[in-house]
Amino acid sequence: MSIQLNHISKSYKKVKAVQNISFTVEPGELFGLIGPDGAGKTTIFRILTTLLIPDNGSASVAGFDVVKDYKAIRNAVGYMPGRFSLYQDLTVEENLTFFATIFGTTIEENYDLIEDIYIQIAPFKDRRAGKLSGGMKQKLALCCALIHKPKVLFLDEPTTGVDPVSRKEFWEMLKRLQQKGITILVSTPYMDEAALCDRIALIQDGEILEIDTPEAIVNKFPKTIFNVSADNMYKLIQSLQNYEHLYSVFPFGEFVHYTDKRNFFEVAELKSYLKKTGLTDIYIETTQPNIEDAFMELAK
Ligand SMILES: Nc1ncnc2c1ncn2[C@@H]1O[C@H](COP(=O)(O)OP(=O)(O)OP(=O)(O)O)[C@@H](O)[C@H]1O
Repeated sequence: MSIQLNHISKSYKKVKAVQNISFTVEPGELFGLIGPDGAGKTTIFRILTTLLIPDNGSASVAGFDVVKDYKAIRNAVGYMPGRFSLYQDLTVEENLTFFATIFGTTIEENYDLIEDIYIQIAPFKDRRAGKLSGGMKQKLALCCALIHKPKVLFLDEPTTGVDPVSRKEFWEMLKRLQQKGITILVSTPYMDEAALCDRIALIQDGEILEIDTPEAIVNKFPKTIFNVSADNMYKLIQSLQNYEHLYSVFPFGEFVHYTDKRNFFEVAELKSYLKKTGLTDIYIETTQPNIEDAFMELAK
C-alpha cells in the first residue's frame, strides 16, 4: 500500500474537519478526493504530508508512519498545496533551483522526470513566478513538487482557477507521471475530473460517502435520469419541485436533471403537467448519470 489511512479524525476546536476516514491507495494508482469546499480534503493532505497531527487514527505513506517517521515521509513525497507554494519574487529557474537544493539535489539530476513539463515553461525561466499566468504557475509548482523524484505525489486542488485548456493538459501530465510509477493523490472540486482517476473517494462534511472506480460509482446510481429543458429555466425548476412524483431535480448546464419517485412512468404525463404550468418548448429525454448525479444522491 502506498497510502493507508485508518480511522483518521481531526477537529479544529469545535469544527470536526474529518471524521473516521479510512482508505488505501495502491502503488502507482491515481486516486482522487472529490468534494466541495470545506469537505476536509486539505486536512487529509496536511495529515498525510506530516504538517498536521491527527486527533485519532493512524496513517502511513510509502510504508512510513505519518507521526513517527515524519522526516522519511518528507523526503519520499512531493506536495503541491492548494494555495500558492511558489516564491513570487524568485524567477522560474530560481524557484526550481531552490526546491532542488533544499532536497539536496539539482535540476540536472532529476531533469528526466520534469522535462515534459519544464520545456513548456522554459521560455519564461527568467520571469518572476508572480508574473506568470495561472496555468504556468501550476506547471512550475508541479515541477517544484517533483524535483526530488518523490514516490508519492500529493496535489491539493491543482486545477482550481485554471482555464479549461490548461486543466486538460494538466491531467494529461498526471497520466504520464503515473506511467513513470508515481502514486498520485489528487483533490478536486470539479466532478468532471473525477472520471479521470482510477478510483475516487467522494467526501462531504469530513466524511467519506463512497469509494470506488468512477464507472462503478456511476453504475450504482439507482434512478433513470432525464434531461429536461423549457423556455424558462427558473420556472421549470419551480414546477418540477412542485410535482408530486418528484424525486430530485438540479440544474445541469443547459438542462435540469430530473428523477421521478416511480420506477416506470409515461414521459408524456410529465410533459403535460409542465405544459399546464405555462411552460413551452419542453424537451425531455433520458440521459446517463455522471459523478455529480451520484454525489448529489449520496449527499442527500
Ligand atoms: N485552521 C483551521 N481552523 C479552524 N477551522 C478550520 C481550519 N482549517 C480548516 N478548518 C475547517 O475545517 C473544515 C475542513 O476544511 P478543509 O480545508 O480541510 O476542507 P477542503 O475540502 O480542503 O476545503 P477548501 O478547498 O475550502 O480548503 C472546514 O469546515 C474548514 O472551515
